[in-house]
Amino acid sequence: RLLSKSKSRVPKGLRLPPGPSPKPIIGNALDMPKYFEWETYAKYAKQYGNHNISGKETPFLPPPTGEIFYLDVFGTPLVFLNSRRIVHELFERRSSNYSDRTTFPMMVDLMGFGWSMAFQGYGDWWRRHRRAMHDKFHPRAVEAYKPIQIKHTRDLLRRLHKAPEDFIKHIRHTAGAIIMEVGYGIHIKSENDPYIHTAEEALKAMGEAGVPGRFTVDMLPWMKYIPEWVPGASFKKQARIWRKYILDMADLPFEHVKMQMANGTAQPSFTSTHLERLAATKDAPADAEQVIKDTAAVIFAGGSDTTVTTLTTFVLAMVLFPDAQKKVQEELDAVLGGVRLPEFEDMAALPYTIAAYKESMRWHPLLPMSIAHAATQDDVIDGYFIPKGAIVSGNSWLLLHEEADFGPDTDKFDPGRFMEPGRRDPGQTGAFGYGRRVCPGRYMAENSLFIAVASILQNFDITPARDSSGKEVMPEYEWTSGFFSSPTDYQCTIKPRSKAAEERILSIPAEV
Ligand code: HEM
Repeated sequence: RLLSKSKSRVPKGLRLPPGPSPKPIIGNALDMPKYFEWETYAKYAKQYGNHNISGKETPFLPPPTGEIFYLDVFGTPLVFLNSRRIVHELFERRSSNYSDRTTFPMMVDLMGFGWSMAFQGYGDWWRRHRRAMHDKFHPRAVEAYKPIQIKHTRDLLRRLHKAPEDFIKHIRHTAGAIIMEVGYGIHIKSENDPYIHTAEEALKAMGEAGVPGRFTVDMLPWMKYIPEWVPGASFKKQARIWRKYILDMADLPFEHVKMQMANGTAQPSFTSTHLERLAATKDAPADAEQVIKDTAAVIFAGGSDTTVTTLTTFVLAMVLFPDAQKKVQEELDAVLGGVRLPEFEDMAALPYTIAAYKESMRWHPLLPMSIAHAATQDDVIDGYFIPKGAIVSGNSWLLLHEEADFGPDTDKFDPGRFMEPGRRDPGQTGAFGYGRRVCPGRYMAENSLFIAVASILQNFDITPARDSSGKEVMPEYEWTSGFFSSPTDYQCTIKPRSKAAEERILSIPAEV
């Protein structure tokens, strides 16, 4: 057990610190919060820094600092890292030991998400997927996707103009259309596209099954062997229903590309270029095609909801913090002269616009506890023993709200903080995760965010919705809890900023 109890698990040769019995923070499943867990864990870290939640004695160990503590959940240690120093030490410097994942009996074994590298253990199979991804998503490779991002973002402006009340749906459509074209060369026109529908059903299932504690089988993996007809095994039926979407999400678009390649109509894409290279490779492993198929699917799984959530968080921030909106618009007007739409080449001249999308990632990170890593081997940090198999989470939300790194009032949305010297980049402080597992889609993601923020704010004002008497009403929303955290659906007004803006939007060609 971590930090406590079993003397025998303390590695040989470890010198236990002398002195009276210090008390590291230890709790159990009862101390696991159900909602907004990142905030509760941040409070544990700060308030209980020198206390023991459960009152258990733990001899041998130095006093805790709040930087690291753990909860014992049915015998599995959940370790929480609460400072940049310790996150860096474990996830970056000792990354070879902290790049594994826990098992996901419900999502992987029963629902079929084994194709997602995000859930694969640290090893050769994961490494092959990661390499296939890196090959097409490193900083230079993602340059090739910029025209696709521009085209669909302009289409987003047209959609926002036509039906602004459906802005969340439009943002979702745009993210899906970009990813499908990058991943498969498939052009999505309709909002009822069957590939997108299948993928969204699969991701909805992931969202539900990913909520910690939602399915007991995740804590008691032997339950996966219970037959579906046994009373109490309704999770098996649910998994079977979801499984079809999850397997189809990977299979159907991939088969479509292969068919197009066979008849010579395939557009260049992640899938087609990898398959072409594979066809020209002698002695490729028999499962090489599987790696390409899996990775193409994970591009959608990892890249759609993430971008959508960051943008809906951004739109919400624009309603709540109108001064920030005005400042981005002033910068855009000064650089673009109100004449042309933004391009990626404008990035260097738009630091405040960049700061605005980075602030969305910082203000409310969509994965506030990132995705948990797991320890491959026993380890010791600051005198604390971390056993093999421990599940280790960095509290990204906490790291992204540290005033030492981001300046005062970190609960406030203020892109201006990044105009001060010495501020950290949220993308390198937990918003994209950590170490060898850091988000491989981050370069493309930042490009999508930049062009969306610049294009939307150049052309639209985002303000509170109005009630029937014309009075402004502030959005009613909550942050969701669980794996992902996003604002619940809310309303706002999105209107062209001027006649000129409207003309710019109407001049965008209808065909994408
Ligand atoms: C704003 C957008 C995005 C955010 C905030 C984000 C954030 C993250 C985070 C926090 C992780 C977990 C890293 C860890 O375990 O330490 C992750 C993993 C991942 N992301 Fe992203 N992501 C975004 C966009 C994308 C995009 C566009 C793609 C694909 C093109 C993508 C693909 C992935 C994949 C495949 C993983 C799993 C990596 C692994 O387990 O090795 N993400 N992302």
